[in-house]
Order: sequence, then structure tokens, then C-alpha cells
Amino acid sequence: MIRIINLKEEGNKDIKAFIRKSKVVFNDVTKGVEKIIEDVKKNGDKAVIEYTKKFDGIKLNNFYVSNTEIEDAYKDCEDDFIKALENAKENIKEFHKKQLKNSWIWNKDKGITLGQLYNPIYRVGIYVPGGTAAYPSTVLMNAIPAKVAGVKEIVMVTPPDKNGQVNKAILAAAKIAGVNKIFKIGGAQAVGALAFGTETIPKVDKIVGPGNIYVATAKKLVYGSVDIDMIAGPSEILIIGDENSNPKYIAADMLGQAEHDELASSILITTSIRLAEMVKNEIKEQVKGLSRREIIEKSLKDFGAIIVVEDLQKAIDLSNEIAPEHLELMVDNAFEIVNEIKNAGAIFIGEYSPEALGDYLAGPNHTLPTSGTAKFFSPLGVDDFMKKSSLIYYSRESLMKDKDKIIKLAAKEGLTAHGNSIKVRFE
Ligand SMILES: NC(=O)c1ccc[n+]([C@@H]2O[C@H](COP(=O)([O-])OP(=O)(O)OC[C@H]3O[C@@H](n4cnc5c(N)ncnc54)[C@H](O)[C@@H]3O)[C@@H](O)[C@H]2O)c1
Ligand SMILES: N[C@H](CO)Cc1c[nH]c[nH+]1
Ligand SMILES: [Zn+2]
Repeated sequence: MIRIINLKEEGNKDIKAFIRKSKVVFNDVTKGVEKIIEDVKKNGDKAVIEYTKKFDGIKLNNFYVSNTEIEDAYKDCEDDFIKALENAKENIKEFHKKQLKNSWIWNKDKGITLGQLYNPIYRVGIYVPGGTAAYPSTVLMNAIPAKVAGVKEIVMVTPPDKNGQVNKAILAAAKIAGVNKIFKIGGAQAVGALAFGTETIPKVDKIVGPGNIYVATAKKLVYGSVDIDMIAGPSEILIIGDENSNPKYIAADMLGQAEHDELASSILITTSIRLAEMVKNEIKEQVKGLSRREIIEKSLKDFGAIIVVEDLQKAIDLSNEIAPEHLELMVDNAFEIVNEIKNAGAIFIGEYSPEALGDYLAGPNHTLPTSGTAKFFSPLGVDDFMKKSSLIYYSRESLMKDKDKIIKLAAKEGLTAHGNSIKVRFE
């Protein structure tokens, strides 16, 4: 069900096949998503109602989740689940507080003061997936950095279930994280509604959060009308292993990501053909007991691979080229190669740092770049919820010293009004 590609024997011919395929999938849905976004922009709530009926199978006239619904959901959750959420919240908050940056002022010279002001974005939209699984952990990962940054209004969207309700665990997490408004809508229609606003859903300044291919494509398409964080689409894991790695752990971690989506990608790159065979067998065995077996098997078949390479350097180079969302280094002395990793959303070191630890509890964000975009995007963080303004102060004397240079530069650009705005101050 998962193939072994032995690059030692087969050369480079097949390595990128699965990556290319995933790009094709993106292109396939773009036209349909464009239509949904345009329709929501033009027809507001009416279009959102129609698409919710079409894609989520439920006719809703009101998407707003009331406080009573949130409080009731919270009360219905088991105590140890609430405790685990609270514990995750503390770890996420502690980690993200380290990312906070302060405004700064620099007295560069007598009569010259420069600086930078940091301000939170006023209103953000967070997308919390809820199509094939509900993700309360994603509520925390998206809302807590926004809170740490000081965002005033967090508007959350998440798909309704077949009864028109939002999963209770998601609502409990939203209460714990301090989300301000919740709407039960999902998919591209939810992204369109947040980007342009409707009669009932407020337009936001930025949309963050992961989602399936429709959500990720919709975010791409509305970028420019609003800001977005990154392309955080179907999940990915890449593991680098050697002859001493534990095949049982590697198989378990690959299956863990494969269960997210049929389009999820799980890859092992190893220097050991023996490990490759053992992981393949482990996957075959472990998958039997898993509830999302069908999704896993499809994803492993289309986007999974065990790649055998000649040496560790080749494994690192290939991983840097793929730029995975999650990278596990399951090799001896993993800390020694960590500086060679240039492109990865999150790096997990050693066999007791499984990817699921980062999904739920460690503290770093689990909203991460996918589809090779870790080459230029970073994990979601406090920075995503802040913006900067520059500060400039010159005294009369300081401007006088620099005036001729400014007038010269303006003249070169043919912008005499610019030059004049300096001259008039000294006439
Ligand atoms: N990268 C990350 O940080 C990260 C984190 C968590 C989850 N994920 C990913 O989030 C995704 C969650 O996906 P999901 O589907 O469970 O939930 P989702 O909420 O992302 O998508 C469900 C929505 O998709 C829309 N939809 C479904 N079929 C459609 C169609 N044919 N045309 C148009 N719209 C359609 C529906 O409106 C539905 O509400 C997975 O891919 C998972 O891997 C990524
Ligand atoms: N692995 C996902 C990011 O790709 C995040 C997640 C949430 N819950 C379980 N996993
Ligand atoms: Zn996960």
C-alpha cells in the first residue's frame, strides 16, 4: 500500500512524483473555489446558506453560535478533557509569549529620533477545520497567539455537523482560549464570508488557520483583499531514519499524519533498506486497528513513500527540497544535523518527540506551512497578529543638515513637489 523507492538502485527518476501530484490537486479545485468566493462576495448570507446546504448537508438560516450553546457545550465536556485543554493552553501561551516584540525608540543623533511601533491587528478570523474530524487543539493554536498579541476581536468559523451544531469540544476550547464570536460555517464559503463580510458575518483584517484543499485554495484567492497567514493545507510528515531507528515508532508517526486527510503525505527517507522493509511491514500491521483506515490507506497509496538513499547527506538534501510541514529526525545524534535543516515547519528531535506531542501539548504552534511552502513560510505565531509602524522625528537643525541630499534625490526622480516640501521650510 506504501511504495519503497530505492534511489540507490533506481536513480532520481521518481522522487518528486508525489509532490507534483499534490500541486495538480490544488489546480483541480481552483475554478470551483473561485466561483464560491465570487458568489459569497456578491450574495452574502444567501450564498453562504446555499453552500452550507450543498457541502455540509444542512440548511441553516442563522450561523451565529450563542453564549448559551457555548456554556452548555463546556459543561458537557469531561473534566479531564478540560484539564488537558487548560494545560495545553498554558504551554502554548508560555511559548508564544517568548515571541512578543516590544516597540522601540532610537535616539540616533541629537535632533533625530527613529523607531518602530508594534500594534495588534484589530480583528482576525480563525478557521478551525471540522469536516472529517473536529480540532479543538487548532482552536487553541490559532486563538492563543492572537490573544498574546492583543487582538481585540477573534472571529472563529468552523463547519456545522449534520445536525447543524458545532462540536462541543471545539466550543469548550473556544471558551478557554477567549474567542469572541463563533459562526458555524466552513469551507471556501466561510473564508469568502470572512474576507468580504456578509449581512451577519463581520469582515476581518486577516484570516489564519489550517483546512482542507478548498480552505487552503480559498485563502490563496482572497489574499490581497485580506491578509492571510500561510498555506496550511493537508498535513505532511517526513521522517529521516537510519539503521538504528525504531520501525514501530516511525510507522506509528506516519500513520498519525496519514489519518488527517486522503491528501495527507507521509514519507520516510532512510539510508537503510532493512529499516524500509520493517517500516512497511509495521504500517501494514498497525493500520489494521485504526478507525480512519480508509483515509490512511488512500493517502499512503497516493502521497506516501519510503525512500532509500545512499547516505544521510542525501536524506537531508532531499528533505530540504521537499520542505515538509513536520520533520522528525529519528537518527543517532540528531542534534548534530539540526543546523543542516533549512526548510521544515517544525522539527522533532529523537524518538521521544513524536509529532503528536507538537500537535497537542508541547507549546509551539501546529498551524504550519504545507505543500513545500516551508521554503518561505513560518509557523503561525504572535508576529502574524501584529503589524508595525515606523516613527520618524527630525528637529529643524537636523533637517537643515540633510535638506540638500533630499532635494537632490527628489530631483533625480523628477518629483519637484517632494523637493519643494523641504525647501519651503527654509525660506
Ligand atoms: N497544516 C496544518 O497546520 C493543519 C492543522 C490541522 C489540520 N490540518 C488539515 O486540515 C484539513 C481538515 O480537513 P477537513 O476536510 O476535515 O475539514 P475542513 O473544515 O478543512 O473542510 C471541510 C469543509 O470543506 C468543504 N468542502 C467539502 N467538500 C467540498 C467540495 N467538494 N467542494 C467545495 N467545498 C467542499 C465543506 O464546506 C466543509 O465544510 C486536513 O487536510 C488536515 O490535514 C492541517
Ligand atoms: N497535525 C496537524 C497539523 O498538520 C494538527 C493536528 C491537530 N490535531 C491533530 N493534529
Ligand atoms: Zn496531527
